[in-house]
Amino acid sequence: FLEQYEQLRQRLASQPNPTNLALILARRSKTQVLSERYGGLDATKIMQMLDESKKPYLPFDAILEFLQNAPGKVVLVDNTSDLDLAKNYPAVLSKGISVVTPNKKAFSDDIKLWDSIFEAAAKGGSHVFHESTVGAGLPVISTLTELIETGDEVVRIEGVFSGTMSFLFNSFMPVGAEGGKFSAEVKKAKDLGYTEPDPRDDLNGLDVARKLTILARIAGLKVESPTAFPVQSLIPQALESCSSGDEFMQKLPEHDDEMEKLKSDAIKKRKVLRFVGSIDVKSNSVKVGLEQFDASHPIAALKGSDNIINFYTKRYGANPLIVQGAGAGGEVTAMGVTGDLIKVIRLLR
Ligand SMILES: NC(=O)C1=CN([C@@H]2O[C@H](COP(=O)(O)OP(=O)(O)OC[C@H]3O[C@@H](n4cnc5c(N)ncnc54)[C@H](OP(=O)(O)O)[C@@H]3O)[C@@H](O)[C@H]2O)C=CC1
Ligand SMILES: N[C@@H](CC=O)C(=O)O
Ligand code: NA
Repeated sequence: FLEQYEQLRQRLASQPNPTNLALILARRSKTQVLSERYGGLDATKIMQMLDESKKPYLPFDAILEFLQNAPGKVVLVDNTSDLDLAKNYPAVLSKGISVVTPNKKAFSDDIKLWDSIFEAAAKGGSHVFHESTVGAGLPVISTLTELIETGDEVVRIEGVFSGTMSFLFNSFMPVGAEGGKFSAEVKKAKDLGYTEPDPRDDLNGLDVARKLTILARIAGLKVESPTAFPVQSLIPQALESCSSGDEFMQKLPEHDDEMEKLKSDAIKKRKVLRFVGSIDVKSNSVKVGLEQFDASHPIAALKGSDNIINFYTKRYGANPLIVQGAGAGGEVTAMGVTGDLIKVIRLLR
């Protein structure tokens, strides 16, 4: 994101009618750097500055005050998956500070948080964009919003919503090839930056459940929380009590035979396994889990970390509007965040 931010800053500064972006705060989980007198920090040196920072870590209230006192229009970019930070969005937005984020927690937790976020934005005259919360940089949220705002009726949304799950099953059970061990593929997905900070959040189905909660809410369904509908977990029962993601990753290879069993059951029926989700607007039902597909099905043919999202609507009829492509990874996620930042800047200009 920092790379894309710096390119954007330079591009906006060199336009005939320039906009000046200044990075005034950068924060990790234990260190932060604040720009003295709001002059702007050098984005290319931020990671080093954060590593070297010895200043005390400020509580969020102090950060909010710092942002509120900034001379220009302020945007908070939250690139964490921290629910506690997300719970501060209503306070941030009500102060007129806009929010751009790939953090699913805010929009998929208790529906009261969702309501208070959008009420606060309306009250504060601020903006909130979260394209990367579903399908990373793929235009999923913007497409759904536009379908609805132009008067289409969404009937059903279905597909593969997780880059991690897509990668895992495309490589554990590829069409016409052997495939690797499940635990080894989980490790690869983590190393490639596809998983959540804790890969259990992907394997327990909750990451997909969060994405479907967000889409269902945009489509007008009152989904109370991401655990309010059936979600299949792939966490082996014996590992449910692991105290950390590291312990879980260490012990996962001991349970490869459980996934091998599901694989051989599907092979016997000449099918492949894929982890999918669906929202049926009419019947108000959402579900997430493993399903078996024929090798010729478009979902079986996905590659790498690709997501596929099929929007069935009244306007598009029997042939859905389809969004497909890489649904995880640092660069494509940052693209969604930077794209949202550009949208906010246009609205604030
Ligand atoms: N990776 C992907 O493909 C995609 C990710 N996303 C979302 O993007 C977000 C980030 O994911 P990803 O980059 O992979 O995760 P990482 O674990 O790589 O990065 C998370 C960062 O958040 C920082 N952090 C955690 N808590 C706080 C806090 N309270 N205040 C400030 N910083 C904090 C961590 O700092 P430190 O290192 O110091 O602990 C870390 O640098 C998540 O919400 C994820 O769901 C969305 C779409 C795709
Ligand atoms: N862990 C997620 C990241 C993007 O939302 C995924 O694998 O899809
Ligand atoms: Na997206």
